[in-house]
Amino acid sequence: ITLETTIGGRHFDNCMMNAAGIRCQTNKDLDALVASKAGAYVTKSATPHKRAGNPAPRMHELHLGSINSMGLPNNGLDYYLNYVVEDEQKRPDSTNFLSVAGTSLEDNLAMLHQVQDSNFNGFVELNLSCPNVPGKPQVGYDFDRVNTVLNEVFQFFTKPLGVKLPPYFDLVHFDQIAEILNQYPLTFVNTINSIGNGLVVDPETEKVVIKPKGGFGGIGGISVKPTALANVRGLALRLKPEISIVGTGGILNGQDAFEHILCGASMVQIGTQFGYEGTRVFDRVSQELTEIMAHKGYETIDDFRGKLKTFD
Ligand SMILES: O=C(O)c1[nH]c(=O)[nH]c(=O)c1I
Repeated sequence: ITLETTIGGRHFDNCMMNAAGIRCQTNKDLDALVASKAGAYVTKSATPHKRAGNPAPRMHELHLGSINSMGLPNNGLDYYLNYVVEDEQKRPDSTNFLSVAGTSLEDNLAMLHQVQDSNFNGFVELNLSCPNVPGKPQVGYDFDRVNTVLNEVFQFFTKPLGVKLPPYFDLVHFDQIAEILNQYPLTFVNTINSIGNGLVVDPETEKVVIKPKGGFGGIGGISVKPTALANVRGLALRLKPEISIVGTGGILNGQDAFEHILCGASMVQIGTQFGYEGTRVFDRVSQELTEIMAHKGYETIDDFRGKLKTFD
């Protein structure tokens, strides 16, 4: 039994990795991911220059998930680009993901020009769904904007690129975003980012639990799995086969990973639970998924990927 997978012609020994933002902000974080059982890593979403992010407390752990309004804290594009280029020199056959999240079209284009002109040979994950930059709407909820951004990007960008999308909650929105995405040579689509602008309160203190934006923040973890599965399935059914699906959201164990793959994911990303458990989450979830596959008689994830049954 193997958990290997292929995206955009690149082979990965394991179909699971971290989600951007969680334990991937420093060289030390990334080295731990390299040493782990994860099939790849993605770096914290980068802006052109280092950013401090929102005031703390800006992340809160719940037993049913997490809420965060980090505000895009990161060490700047150069830091992550240097890391991935150096890592590729050490491990030439590895493919990893560099996440970029400019707070403007100009910033995104400038960063992608820099990546295009660099020696980076991995995947770029263009984050169109950060919900926590005060005053900045999520690009992913403005379909015309998504079209404009991708049209500008693909005028010059020739390396493998995917987009990180927010969750959609209306089948017409699945139709609309898929119609746009299918017009571009995307390598993958990563769905979902956190469910934006949720609110968690503490009934004891009668107070919100994070400081930024009056307590509003992105929700992750177990409570987002049904939304994540719907977006994986909704897009898998609508996107052209050349675009692979990366499934993110609510993955705590092997069963959750199995469900994401059954809905159409070729790679799964673990965020909240990776934050709680550290890199041994990849050993545990790999073991659990392997046991499920053995029980069902599956040898590879292709044996069941996207084969969710319906009643009709
Ligand atoms: O607040 C963040 O840094 C953040 N938080 C999220 O939940 N998703 C994102 O894409 C980002 I860039």
